[in-house]
Parts: sequence; structure tokens; C-alpha cells
Amino acid sequence: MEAKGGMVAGSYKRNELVRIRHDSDGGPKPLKNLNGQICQICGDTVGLTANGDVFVACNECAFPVCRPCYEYERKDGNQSCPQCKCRYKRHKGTPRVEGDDDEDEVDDLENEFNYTQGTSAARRQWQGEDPDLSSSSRRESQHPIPLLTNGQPVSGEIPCATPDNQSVRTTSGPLGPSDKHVHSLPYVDPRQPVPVRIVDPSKDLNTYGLGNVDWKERVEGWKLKQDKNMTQMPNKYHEGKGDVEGTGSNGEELQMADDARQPLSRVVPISSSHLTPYRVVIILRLIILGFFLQYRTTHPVKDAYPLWLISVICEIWFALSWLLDQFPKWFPINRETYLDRLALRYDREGEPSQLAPVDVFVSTVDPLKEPPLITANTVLSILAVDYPVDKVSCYVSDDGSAMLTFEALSETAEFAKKWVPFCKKHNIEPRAPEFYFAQKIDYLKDKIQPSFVKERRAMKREYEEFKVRINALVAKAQKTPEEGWTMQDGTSWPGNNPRDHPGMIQVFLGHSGGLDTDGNELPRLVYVSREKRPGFQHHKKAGAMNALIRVSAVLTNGAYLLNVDCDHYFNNSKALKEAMCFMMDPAYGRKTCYVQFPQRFDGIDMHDRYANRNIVFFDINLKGLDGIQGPVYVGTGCCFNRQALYGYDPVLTEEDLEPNIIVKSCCGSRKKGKGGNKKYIDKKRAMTRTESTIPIFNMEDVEEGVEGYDDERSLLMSQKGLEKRFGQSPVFIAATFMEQGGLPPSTNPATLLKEAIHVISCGYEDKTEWGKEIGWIYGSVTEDILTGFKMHARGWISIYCMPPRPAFKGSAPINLSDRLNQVLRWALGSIEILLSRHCPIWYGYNGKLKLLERLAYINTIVYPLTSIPLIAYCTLPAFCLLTNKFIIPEVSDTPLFNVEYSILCAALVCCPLIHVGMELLFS
Ligand SMILES: O=c1ccn([C@@H]2O[C@H](COP(=O)(O)OP(=O)(O)O[C@H]3O[C@H](CO)[C@@H](O)[C@H](O)[C@H]3O)[C@@H](O)[C@H]2O)c(=O)[nH]1
Ligand SMILES: [Mn+2]
Ligand SMILES: [Zn+2]
Ligand SMILES: [Zn+2]
Repeated sequence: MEAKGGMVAGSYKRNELVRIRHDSDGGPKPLKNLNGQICQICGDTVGLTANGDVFVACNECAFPVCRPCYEYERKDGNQSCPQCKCRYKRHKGTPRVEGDDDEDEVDDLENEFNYTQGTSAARRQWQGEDPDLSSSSRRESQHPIPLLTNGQPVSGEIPCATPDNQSVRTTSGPLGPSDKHVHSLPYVDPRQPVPVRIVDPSKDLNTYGLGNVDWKERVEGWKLKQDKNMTQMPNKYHEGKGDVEGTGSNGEELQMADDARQPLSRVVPISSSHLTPYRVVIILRLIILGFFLQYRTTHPVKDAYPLWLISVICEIWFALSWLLDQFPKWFPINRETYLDRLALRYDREGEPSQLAPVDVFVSTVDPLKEPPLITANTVLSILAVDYPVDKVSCYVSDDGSAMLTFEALSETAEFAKKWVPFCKKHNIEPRAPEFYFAQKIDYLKDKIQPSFVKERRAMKREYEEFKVRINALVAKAQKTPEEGWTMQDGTSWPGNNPRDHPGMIQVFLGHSGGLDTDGNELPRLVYVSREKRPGFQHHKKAGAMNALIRVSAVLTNGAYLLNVDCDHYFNNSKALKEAMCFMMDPAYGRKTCYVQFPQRFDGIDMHDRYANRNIVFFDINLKGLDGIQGPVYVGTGCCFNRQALYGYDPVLTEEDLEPNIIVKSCCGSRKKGKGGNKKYIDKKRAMTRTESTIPIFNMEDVEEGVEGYDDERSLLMSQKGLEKRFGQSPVFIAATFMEQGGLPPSTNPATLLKEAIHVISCGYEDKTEWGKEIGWIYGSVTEDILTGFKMHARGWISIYCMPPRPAFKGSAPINLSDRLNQVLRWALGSIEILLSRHCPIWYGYNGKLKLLERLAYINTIVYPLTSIPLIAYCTLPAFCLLTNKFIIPEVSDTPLFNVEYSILCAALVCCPLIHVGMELLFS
């Protein structure tokens, strides 16, 4: 083989290397001068071969690499020399590697590689041989999966191999010896007396709780806390907006670097050299279309009138749907974020971080369709995210109530203790191990440290063992035992019937729930499986998300929340900070309901045969919408303002209020016209933060009759009004007042947990506004479109954020039936919205939804209907042939027509082509 690498580094000059090769080929002559050479990958000495020669990994350039590194590279790495990139040849004494083209022999590299005994077993299993052979015995040495049982009381703590405080208590039976981290719970749902146990490793989580305090005291406490919060963070929300000169009222603010006052993002206009031709083509096409339609409508075909009529109707429909598709793309924009300014403003070195708390939601249903390993990767990427650990919580919703998901999550929590510190120490990307290790590293680029190489390898082994454990769980779960699943203590798994089971919550990790291997805290990880009972609608993902909104409000109450599908991992660990560049921006924050990131996919074949990538949609349509009122919500990779999900209105005028205070006004009793609007704003202006709490203190005077009143405040701030809106949970309602997130001040921790179970009970949403006005909106399988639409109709804007490194990546359906199914589901979801009261054609004419935004929504709702004229139009030629009639007039009489029509047709055909070409130019 020819040495083709031109790059020869440092002292390893080509001629020298050739000499080495020569020598080493030449025979047993030891190369004294090269003894003690340092491996350029791991920093160990390269070492000698059995006959005393220096080990030479690469026969082409002799780049110094020790045997373990060489073998590792051959097995798991690039399989080629880091320097000259030549493929490594099988070395003397090296066993053959699978996939080596020379010979096919059994791979017993693990004997060569210094894998431990356990790892060897692990590797064997991982490669698919006897999946549960040693896993059960190995489990003993690993951590035991905590129990979440539903039967007999557990007398004490479950013996843990790890010194965590994870433990389980019954809720119904006698309690074991008390432990400060363990809280017992009476069961909550009175309708379904099913006890649910909760593990709560985090005592801090429980310092708050509201249940026993009466309403008035609660509100009093909340007010105090709010005031305290406001004084504690003087520079957080009192700044001027964005680029406007800050009006510093205290010394600290004056000292602030100018940079900290700069806006956290900016709009990058798309150059007019790009945009103008694009628009010109649209206009041209529009004109041609006009002529064409005019000709078609004014020249009926007498002898084939029905055919002509059908074809003209189809053509008009196509023209309209094209128009609908074009205009929302008229003002595309790009955005740029400034993470450094964000850090300067909210996350300064040596000070407690002032970044807002964020709750991240992951939704799963069926672990057999959505592999637990993928979900685990998603969770790991969240736990390792680059954000203050005490401000991130991860909630996993399990709609399938599968013990497999639960156990896999437990393993994941354990593995996170090693994985998270590794990610943070070496600042790696992406932080989902499967995808990280799939990347090959280039040892000569980025000055990779030998210590890193070793730790990476050790971590990879750990990950492989983790994979084995997960795969063993999956293998075990393939066949459900007749009597259902049983937990480790012999009690049966409460979720054995996914359609009829109690709510389950388990907290992993978090404050005192086990530190990582470096002794640092980890983000909280919470398993949630909402209650399911026959006869109750569960509303699929939307219902699951709404349950999570409530649980998270009770347990951590992040000011923002981000949701991902279980197969969408954080590909960019700074994604949360990217979102905060908008959410915490004084100018944008108050009116932004969500920040949507594009959906990107792994593992799509080069030709993208099922059009999974949706390039036109994600790189053109959404950018276009961003220039109007904001992108639609696409269901995953989206960071929400919690207050927007509560159905509140944004603060629409900028000078009126202190920044970031969202005025609570009823979305039900909407304003009337322009005249009312002025009054409306005045009212808002009058409602400063402190004033807005006043109605609460007056709530005793609030009578039933007030509801008919046109006084939004009294209605909304009344306890009754709030309960009608949010459901019967005082803890949750109190949390909705915490506009900057965090838990309200309170007392009883047991109540808090009880409340968490209460808010995921299936009857909770009865007679409330959940799914109607607040949270994820029900009524369509594409709940995402509906949810985003409701917010835009209230006047919120959304932001499209495309960091250079894609924030999230997912897996897309890559077989035809799954993909067709998905597309069909989306189409049906659109039709459901079209026929619902939330149809964008009729809904929400209050002046807050911009016209072009509405057109875009109408387009996403009516597009499936295009299939009807499309089928008709495609069958027309067949009809024409059969009946020997034609849908356009005979043209023989005027040759001019002939020419004209041909040109028109050509133009109509060419325009879309030019168009698509230009759209691709954008991306
Ligand atoms: O009862 C259910 C059904 C689904 N899901 C979750 O919802 C997500 C999306 O479901 P999936 O079947 O994967 O639908 P897709 O078509 O792949 O998802 C796209 O389309 C959906 C509907 O528009 C959006 O909700 C998703 O975010 C978007 O990725 C997944 O995480 C599921 O686990 C639930 O939590 N509960
Ligand atoms: Mn999916
Ligand atoms: Zn080495
Ligand atoms: Zn080489």
C-alpha cells in the first residue's frame, strides 16, 4: 500500500519512518534508538514486541502508537493510522478482527484488550450471545432497581448497593423506621383507592408543601416570598429592555459591563440578493398564473363541459394552495444568539447563577417500539446538559406504564453518575453516549490529551456494560409473564394493565439522591406514569404533557419547560442556553411563548427517500414564519414559557410594565375592538406586580355572581375561578403564581408528594380548562399545531432558533409503512383541526393573530384536502382518452393559442423547478 498521507508531524519525518519500516521488516535487529518512544495517542510508552523490537503499528509511516491503542483503533476506532490514514494491517500476533477483509476468523480481541472479566461477559452479551446469562448475577454487583410497588408494606429501606438514599415506602401500610429522605403517602384518588408509593431521595424537594396551610396563609406566604425574590434579584428583571440604555437604579447595575446590556440575540436579515430574485419569481409566477386561470375560465370546452369544469376547479385549488404556501414565506429571517452575553448577564463566574429553572419533558409510550436505549440516551443527554444542575429537572412520562421503562430509567440514573461528569470534564458533544461513541476521533486534531483518550475508552467500556444491562432488560421484557410483571421484592408492578393503573412517580437523582462520581449534584430525574382508568380519555401525548406540566409545577416548577420526544436527544448541550437567549431577554421574554428548534434526524439515507428531512419546511417555511409571528410548534425540541401554557396573554406593549411580568387576564372574556384595547392596556399598566396580587386577598368577597362580571381580575384571582381553570390543587395553583419559577414557600413535604400524585389522576382535568384553553390542547392527533396556534391567537410570538450545531436530533421512521402511517396521521390531525372549533379559518379574530401567520396555519390545516383535486386531476387524462374529449379547447382555429398555451404550460412547469432550486439555496 502506498503511504498517502501528506501530513507528517514533528519528528516523524517520512524518510526516517521509511527507515524504521525497513529495519523492522529487516529482521530481529532491535531499534534501540526508538525504545521508550511515547505513544502519540495515550502517552504510554510504545513498548516492544515479543522479539524485542519496538512495536510498530503503522507499516507505512510508523507513527508511534502502543499496542493497546492500536488494537483499540482497529477494533472500535478508525481502523487506520491517525497520521497517514492508511488502513491498519493485521499485525503479527494480533488476532483478526471481525470485518477484516483478509481473513474471517473468530474475534477474540477481548482477550487482547485489557477488558475485565465482567466486561468480557458484557461484550459477549452485547454482541448478542446469551443475553441474560450473567446479567442477573451481575445485577447484584450493580445497583438494585428501586421498587415501585403496590402491595405489601416494605418494612425498611431496600438494601442498596449504592449509598444513595433511594428507598421506597408504602403508602398504605405501616411505616418503617423513619428516615429523613423518605416520606410516606396516603393514597390520593378517592375514587380509586390504589396506594402508590413514592420514592423521594431529595429532601430539599420536600421543604415546600402547601396542603395544610389554609388559602389565605398560603397566599400571604407566597407574597412574602415573591417580595423577597424581587429584592434578591435586583438586576434580573429591572433592566431596561435590550439595547436601550439601562436605567440603573443601584450601584451594582451601573457597574455592569456594557456588554451585559446588549440584547441576547439579533435578527440577521437575509441578503436582498437572495431574497429579491426569490420574490420576483413568486410575482412572475403569480402573474402567469393569473393569465392562465383567466384563459381557462373564459374558454370553456363546450363538448366536454364537466371535464373542463373539474379541471378548472382543480387548477384553481392548486393555485390557491400555492398562494397559501407562498405568502407566509415572504419575510424570512435568520437569528443569532449571544451566549457570552447571556453568561455575563445571568451566569457570572463566582456568583450564584441567575439562569431560570427549566423542566425538561420526555414522552414515551411503548418501550418495544421506542427502544429504551434510545430513551436512555435522550435522558442522559438531558442530564448532562450545559446548565446549572440545580436548575434542570428531567421528567419522563411513561404512557405505557411499562416496568421496562422504569427499570431502564433506574439504570440510566445510575449510569448518569459516571457519564455526566465525563461529559462536563471533557466538554464533549453530543452528550448522548450512543451517538458520541459513534463518532470517530481524530487524534491529531484538536490536541487531544492522552488522559482523555484513556478516560474515553474507560467510559466507552462502561457504556457498553450499560448497554448490556439495558438490552438484558429488553430481552427479559419480550415475553410478559401471565401474572404480569413482578418487582424485585416479589410484589406486582402497579402498571401491569396500561389502561387501568394508578399514577406512579419516582424521583431519581437530584440533590441528595446520589451524587455523581465527582461528588457533584445531578439534575433531578423523575419517572411519571399518569393514572389511567377505563372510561377516561387520556388524550395521548397532549394528556401526558399536561400531566407533566402539573407534576413539574408541584415538584420543581421551572419557569420554562422544554419538551422532546423520547427519540430526540440534545445534540447541542447548550440548547437550553440558546433558548434562554430569547426567553430571558428583557425585550423578547415577555411576549415569547416558545422557542422552537428545527427537527434534525440521524440515520436517513443519502437520498432521503421518505422525505423525512423536510428541508423546505424546516429551512424555509419556519424561517419565513419567524419573520411574521413565529414558527408553528412541531411537537418536539421546543422550549415553552410556562405562563403561556397556562393560557395567559403576553404583555403586548413594551413600555407599560416592569419587564417579564405577565399580566394574568382571562383568555375567555376577550376584548372588543380597538376602543376596548386602549382601556385594556391602561388596565394592564395599572396592574403592577404587587397590585396584581390584591384580588387574592379580597377573594372572600368574591361571590359566585362575579363570574358574570366583566372584571377579569376578580374572576381570575378568585379561588373559585382558579380552581375552575386549573383544577382542584391548591399547591398547583400556588405554583402558577411563581412567574420566575421555583416552589412557593410552604411547609408540608408529604402533602407535596400527595399532591403530585393527585395532579396526575385521570379525573383531575374534569370540568377544568386543561386541554381546552390551557396546556397542550386536545382534539387533534397533531396536538402540536393546535397548541401553538392557540398561543399565537392570544398574541404571543414564537422564535425559531437554529444554532449552527443542531440543538436536537431524532430518529425518523425509515421504513415505508411507518412513514406512510405518520404522514397519514398528520393529515388526519390537520383535518381534525379543520373541523374543530379551533379551525384557523374562523377562529380567533381578535386582531392578535397576524394575517400571514393565519394563512400559514390555514395552509397546514387544509393541505390534506389537496389530495382530492390531485386525484381528480390525475385521472382526467384517462377520462379524456376514453371519451376522446379534451379539457382544453381545440386550438387548431387560432395557432396563436397553441403557442400561448405551450408557453404557459412550460412556464408553469419551470417555475416550480426554479422555485425549489432557490429554496434549496437558502438552506
Ligand atoms: O399516547 C401517547 C402517544 C404518544 N406519545 C409520545 O408522543 C411522541 C410522538 O409520538 P410519535 O408516535 O413518535 O409521533 P411522530 O409522528 O413521530 O411525532 C411527530 O408528530 C407528533 C404529532 O404531530 C408530535 O407530537 C411529535 O412531537 C412529532 O415528533 C412520542 O414521544 C410518544 O412517546 C405519548 O406520550 N403518549
Ligand atoms: Mn416519533
Ligand atoms: Zn497508546
Ligand atoms: Zn501511518
